[in-house]
Amino acid sequence: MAATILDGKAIAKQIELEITERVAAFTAKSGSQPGLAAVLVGEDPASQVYVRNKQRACERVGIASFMHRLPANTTAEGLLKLVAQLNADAQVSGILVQLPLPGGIDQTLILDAIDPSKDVDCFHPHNVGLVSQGRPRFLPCTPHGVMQILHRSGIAAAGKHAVVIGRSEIVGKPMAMMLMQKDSTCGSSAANATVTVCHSRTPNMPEICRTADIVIAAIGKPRFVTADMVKPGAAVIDVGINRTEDGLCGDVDFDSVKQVASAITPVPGGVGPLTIVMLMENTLRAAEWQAGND
Ligand SMILES: Nc1nc2c(c(=O)[nH]1)N[C@@H](CN(C=O)c1ccc(C(=O)N[C@@H](CCC(=O)O)C(=O)O)cc1)CN2
Repeated sequence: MAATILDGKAIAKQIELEITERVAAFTAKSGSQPGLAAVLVGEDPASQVYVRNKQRACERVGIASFMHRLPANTTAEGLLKLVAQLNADAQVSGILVQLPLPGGIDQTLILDAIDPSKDVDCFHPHNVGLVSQGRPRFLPCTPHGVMQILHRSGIAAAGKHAVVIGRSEIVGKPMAMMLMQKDSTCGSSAANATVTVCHSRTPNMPEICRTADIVIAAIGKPRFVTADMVKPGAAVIDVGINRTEDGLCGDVDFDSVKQVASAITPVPGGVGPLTIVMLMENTLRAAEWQAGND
């Protein structure tokens, strides 16, 4: 039986409509509009597309967006100065620094300088710690998007074995954390899983993957997960975005895996659109939180 293709674009659209209503209600009640500052350093073509898509999403949901483009030779000091200005700007509810930063800039130094109450990417150690303790202020955008895909597609994770492939700070680690949380933490039925994390030093990865009810692929290797690594009937979520000679593809060999999985996300049109809409949700949360704590 062929897999159900999980339509990330449609799920993102649905969430976006819900957020649009919440933003309108917040703006009417508080008299102020949530605002998102985006910082883009350098000319990376993919980053330019992602930031433009974030600005467009802001326009659609009613969030003000403030764009800061800096040349690739910007120094860490210059970037820290801008972050300090944005931290102090009352019109800015959330700050995102688009990654990757050009080589030579210490990413951690910059991300740690963002005021945790404006850290809508949920990269600051304070917010990462709150997620891991099960009392999040923000949820990290891509893992939250995956949780929403599972939840809204009726794929319950409770008691299931979820295998996360990849241990990045952006996806793998927070993904594992969220899947294992009590469901009340993430407001989603897609939690309470038993989680295994595999990575480049895991020796018997195919065997481990074959025991998974849910596979989350976030290892950054084109078509890495093949059909022989997937248990028949498992749900497969592909977080990878790889640009190859044949075009864009994920970390999952879609054509073979869709023959064995019960459900699968495509690339493009799977997790990617959710990353952007969850950023909108975090920006609204930041504005709400700041309004309540003035
Ligand atoms: N500050 C951040 N930097 C980066 C993040 C992040 O969450 N915060 N994640 C990625 C890039 N990213 C968002 O910034 C992102 C990647 C992909 C998509 C997306 O919609 N992809 C489309 C395909 C579009 C294409 O690449 O042609 C899809 O999958 O359908 C959205 C956001 C790294 N940096």
